[in-house]
Amino acid sequence: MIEVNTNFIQRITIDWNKIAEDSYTRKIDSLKGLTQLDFDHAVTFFVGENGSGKSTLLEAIAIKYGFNPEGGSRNYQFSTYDTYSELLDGICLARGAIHADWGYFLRAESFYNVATKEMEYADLKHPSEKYHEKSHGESFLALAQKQFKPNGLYLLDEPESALSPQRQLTLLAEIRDCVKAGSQFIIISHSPILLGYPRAKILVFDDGKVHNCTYEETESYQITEMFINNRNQILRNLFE
Ligand SMILES: Nc1ncnc2c1ncn2[C@@H]1O[C@H](COP(=O)(O)OP(=O)(O)OP(=O)(O)O)[C@@H](O)[C@H]1O
Repeated sequence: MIEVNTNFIQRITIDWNKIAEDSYTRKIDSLKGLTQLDFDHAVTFFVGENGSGKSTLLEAIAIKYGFNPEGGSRNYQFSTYDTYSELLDGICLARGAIHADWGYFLRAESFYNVATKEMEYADLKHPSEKYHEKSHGESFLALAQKQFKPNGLYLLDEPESALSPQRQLTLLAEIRDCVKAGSQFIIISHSPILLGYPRAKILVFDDGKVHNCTYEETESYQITEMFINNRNQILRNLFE
């Protein structure tokens, strides 16, 4: 059976001729040969070593789609740091026929600023969730539970960073409910729990290219499994 792609973002293309010769993005091994990526699953993960270019690409996709560079919904427009994505000049999004009803760009690194803005944007009709009065993990999950809605586009950069393993499982269930209601997710993650989402596409930004892999082939899975099964030996080798 051929499944119809109902994603809001179905493909990205990058025209490197439009990107400055001295752009740092040209030095990122995984990205410099990248001209096209297809988003044909409801959930796509970006995985790979630190500094391999995942956030650079996700940020460019987010800004091109109309999100604020530091995160939030498309209604958030603020800047605490002059961020400019150098990929933006060359990136093109192929959108689906149906537009997303809602969306959210969640970045672990600038969540504090978004939580501050959320208080400023609050009014009588939209009271603040007061994320600053919750713990980091509580506020992250509360935000997901409030912002994940049907037919939405969600771009998440390391959502696991504040979450306990138990709450990561809860997040998996939230993602599942939202996907069943027509939403699309693109998620950067190092979490062997989140990466276990069934039937997700996993794109690895290692070995000088962006390529597919299975859950069991991810480093997050392999290193976690190896560590749990051989903890004493690994620690001995590490410390000696
Ligand atoms: N504004 C910038 N100017 C120059 N270099 C940058 C800039 N932003 C990122 N880089 C570099 O680009 C490379 C990719 O960074 P990026 O943040 O995309 O990596 P990542 O895969 O998301 O890493 P992590 O898993 O640590 O979050 C890194 O080497 C980084 O130092």
